[in-house]
Order: sequence, then C-alpha cells, then structure tokens
Amino acid sequence: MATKNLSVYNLESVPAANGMKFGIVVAEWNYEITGALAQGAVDTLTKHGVDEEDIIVKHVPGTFELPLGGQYLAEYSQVDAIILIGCVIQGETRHFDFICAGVTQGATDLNLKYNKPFIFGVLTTDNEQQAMDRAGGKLGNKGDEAAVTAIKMVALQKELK
Ligand SMILES: Nc1c(NC[C@H](O)[C@H](O)[C@H](O)CO)[nH]c(=O)[nH]c1=O
Ligand SMILES: CC(=O)[C@@H](O)COP(=O)(O)O
Repeated sequence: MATKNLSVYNLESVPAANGMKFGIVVAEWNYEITGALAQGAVDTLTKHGVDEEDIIVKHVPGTFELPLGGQYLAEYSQVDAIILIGCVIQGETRHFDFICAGVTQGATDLNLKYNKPFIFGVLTTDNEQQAMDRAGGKLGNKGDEAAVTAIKMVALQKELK
C-alpha cells in the first residue's frame, strides 16, 4: 500500500484555530530534519488561524528529552496543546529502539497525566532519506500532520468542556 502523504488532508475538516495556544518542543538531534518539521508545524498552525505570538517553540537536546520538555511547557506555560518534534534514525545498535520506546511511552503518559494533547510529531526511520521524504519531501511534512492533529484535539476538548 502506498505511504500516505503527511501534508494532504481535507482542509474543511480542520476547525478554525484562532485564539488557540500551542507549545512546540523540538529535538536538536538531526536538526536539518526537525527544524523543517517544526517550521511545517508553525506554518500549518498559522494557516489555520493561530497567532505566531500564541506559539511557544523550545528546544531540547534529543528525542529522549521531548517528554520532559513537554512537561515543562505544561507546568510553566498556558498552552492548549504541545507538539513534540523529533527524528530518530536507526544506527548500528539497539539505542534506536530504546529512544523510540521512551518517547512513545513518555508522550502517552503526558496526554493522560495533564488531560491535554501532547502530539507525537516524531519520525522514526531506517535511514536519513526516509526522514527527508517526510520533512517536506515527496511524502509531505509530518509537522503539518502534527499541527492539524493538535488543532483537532484542542477543538474537541473545547467542544466537550
Ligand atoms: N540517535 C538519536 C538521538 N540520540 C540522543 C537521545 O535522544 C538523547 O538525547 C540521549 O540519549 C541523551 O539522553 N536523539 C534523536 O533525537 N535522534 C537520534 O537519531
Ligand atoms: C538512534 C541513535 O541513537 C543512533 O543515532 C545511535 O547510533 P548507534 O546505534 O550506531 O550508536
């Protein structure tokens, strides 16, 4: 089955995001990738009505630190949702497996601990080309997907509160 383009979505399915506030935590590892993902997320948020001043962008050393960086934003800022941006590329050892497991469990735990959307904007790839393809390449930008997901989850929570 063909891999989905991460930047292709039904625009009408995305609620207006005016007034919503977002945090974005960006891993510095593979920054040529994560920087592009973060820019895609910011561009998509603003396209759907978010003011740039309502987007807080912070950086952490690596993907393993994303959950704690997200927790800092949840504790010390007033954002409605937090997007975690990282790129883990398989190396020679099993380190890849442990980073991916740690960020996945960490992000999952934060969603439930804070009753707030923490969006998994992390690429976990076999090689750099797969990452490039998903950071503004032929398969779109995972940052776009993460931003749309964040908007939809914030809108859902506002609807139900
Ligand atoms: N290999 C990658 C890493 N490794 C660093 C870890 O994320 C972490 O910062 C370190 O283990 C110290 O706790 N990080 C990535 O984001 N991507 C990688 O491919
Ligand atoms: C995913 C990683 O931590 C990776 O870059 C480390 O490479 P290696 O497994 O070859 O040490």
